Amino acid sequence: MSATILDGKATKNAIYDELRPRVAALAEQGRTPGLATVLVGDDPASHSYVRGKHNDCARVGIESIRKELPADIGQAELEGVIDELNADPACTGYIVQLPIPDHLDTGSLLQRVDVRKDADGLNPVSLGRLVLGEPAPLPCTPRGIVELLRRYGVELNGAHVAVLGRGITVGRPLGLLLTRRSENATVTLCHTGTKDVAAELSRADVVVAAAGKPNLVTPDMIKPGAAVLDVGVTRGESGPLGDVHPDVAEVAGFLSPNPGGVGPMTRAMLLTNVVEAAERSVR
Ligand SMILES: Nc1nc2c(c(=O)[nH]1)N[C@@H](CN(C=O)c1ccc(C(=O)N[C@@H](CCC(=O)O)C(=O)O)cc1)CN2
Repeated sequence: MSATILDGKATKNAIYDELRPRVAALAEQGRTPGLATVLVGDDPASHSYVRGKHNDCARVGIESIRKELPADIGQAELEGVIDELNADPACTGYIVQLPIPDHLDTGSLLQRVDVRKDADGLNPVSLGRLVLGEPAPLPCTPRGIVELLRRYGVELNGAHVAVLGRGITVGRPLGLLLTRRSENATVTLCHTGTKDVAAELSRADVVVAAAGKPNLVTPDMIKPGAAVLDVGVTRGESGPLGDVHPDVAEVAGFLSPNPGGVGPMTRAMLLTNVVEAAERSVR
């Protein structure tokens, strides 16, 4: 068997074709959406992700605002930047690019983001709404995973999904999304305390690997025909490596590669969240 590729890049392009007229309609009413990013420090991967987000904004007609700040910025000064964006009418949605340096308090910064401008769905109020099943912006990577599977017709209703990793940007909110009535999946969230990860993966119809451990998922762990999404990335001397061994493509029915799978979908869902927030906003 050779897996069908879940092509995140092509899907992102299709989503941008759908967003462009919606942005143009908002612009005609003088309500052009504006995405801001807050980037702290010099991490090359974070810089590359943020660059990609702004390039994408230009492609669909969303205005962009960049805040690039030194790694040694203090908490109070950074909170000042957040307050500025909360008050800026040109910024209709924004994100704090994660991770930020250890001396800063991520939780209190995310809490400070005006929930109406929370483009990442990571403000505790947005996450609480997700838990309660109320409308809210959804975290971009989990939303991108669900959207990618939906567009390729991968069945989630009644499926057993194994998620590797319980981080706040992927694993934990993904479990919440997949167990909504609209998705109706049964989720096993695996983490460092999971006794037999291979056993959990081998009975899953869908595997999402977001552990950040190169080649952790091997073909022997995968049920033939399962959908496998490679989300984790580790940057070594030989370049970036995903969590999924390349030979998994011989066993899986569907494979979301890394790069080219969930990463572009994360960007597409960020812009979707920004457009939706602008559409909801009252002039
Ligand atoms: N505030 C947030 N921070 C982070 C998030 C997030 O959703 N919100 N997720 C990740 C990083 N991320 C988005 O910010 C992200 C990761 C990867 C990609 C992407 O397009 N990757 C490409 C490869 C590009 C490259 O290697 O440079 C791919 O997979 O094809 C986009 C966004 C952590 N931080």
